[in-house]
Amino acid sequence: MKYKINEIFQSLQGEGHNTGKNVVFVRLSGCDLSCDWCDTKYHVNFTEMTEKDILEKVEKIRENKSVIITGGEPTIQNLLPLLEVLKKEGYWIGIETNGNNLIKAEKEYIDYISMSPKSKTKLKNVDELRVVNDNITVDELINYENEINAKYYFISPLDDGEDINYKSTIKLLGEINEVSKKQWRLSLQMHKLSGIV
Ligand SMILES: Nc1nc2[nH]cc(C(=O)O)c2c(=O)[nH]1
Ligand code: SF4
Ligand SMILES: [Mg+2]
Repeated sequence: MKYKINEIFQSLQGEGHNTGKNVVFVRLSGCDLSCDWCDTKYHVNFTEMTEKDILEKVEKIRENKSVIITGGEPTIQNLLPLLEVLKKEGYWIGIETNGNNLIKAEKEYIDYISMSPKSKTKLKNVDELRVVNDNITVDELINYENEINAKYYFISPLDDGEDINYKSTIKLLGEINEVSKKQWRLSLQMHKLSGIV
């Protein structure tokens, strides 16, 4: 299988429940959405790599056996061959997705699903729901929590390239936790704040 790969790098997970986890990020190119504020515009650039090429590169730079597959939107490519080779080598596998596509046979290989929805999603069962505060309302958050089953619920400020809406985000967090049955938490992009990749 040939994958469109934007970059592969070792770092610490910057966001969500696994913040600080030492992983290799495999960033796949391309997305089925085009959000105005997308911070991965460069996902249009890619080199073609097979699952074996990817494993080889990951093996060279890894500090442990954990990877996070991100994008772009990774689920628009057929992930099964890549997941199979990584799992065969004993990797913990996380994925970052917008939830537009179902994760079916892939689920057997994936240890952690983090979903950042941009609208209604097909995916309904995830480990972590991470909603970016693109002027969203308490009602929209309630809709998400009613529709999506997750272990952890996060809100993230929106970084539009110029500003990061911290203040309206913590206000929203306070408001949702007044009415929600879930415990919503704040997720910051700690890789940007701490100056790592
Ligand atoms: N350190 C670090 N953590 C991340 N978590 C999600 C990322 C992404 O771009 O998907 C990302 C990223 O680009 N860097
Ligand atoms: S879903 Fe994510 S990768 Fe795709 S355009 Fe939106 S922000 Fe960018
Ligand atoms: Mg990023």
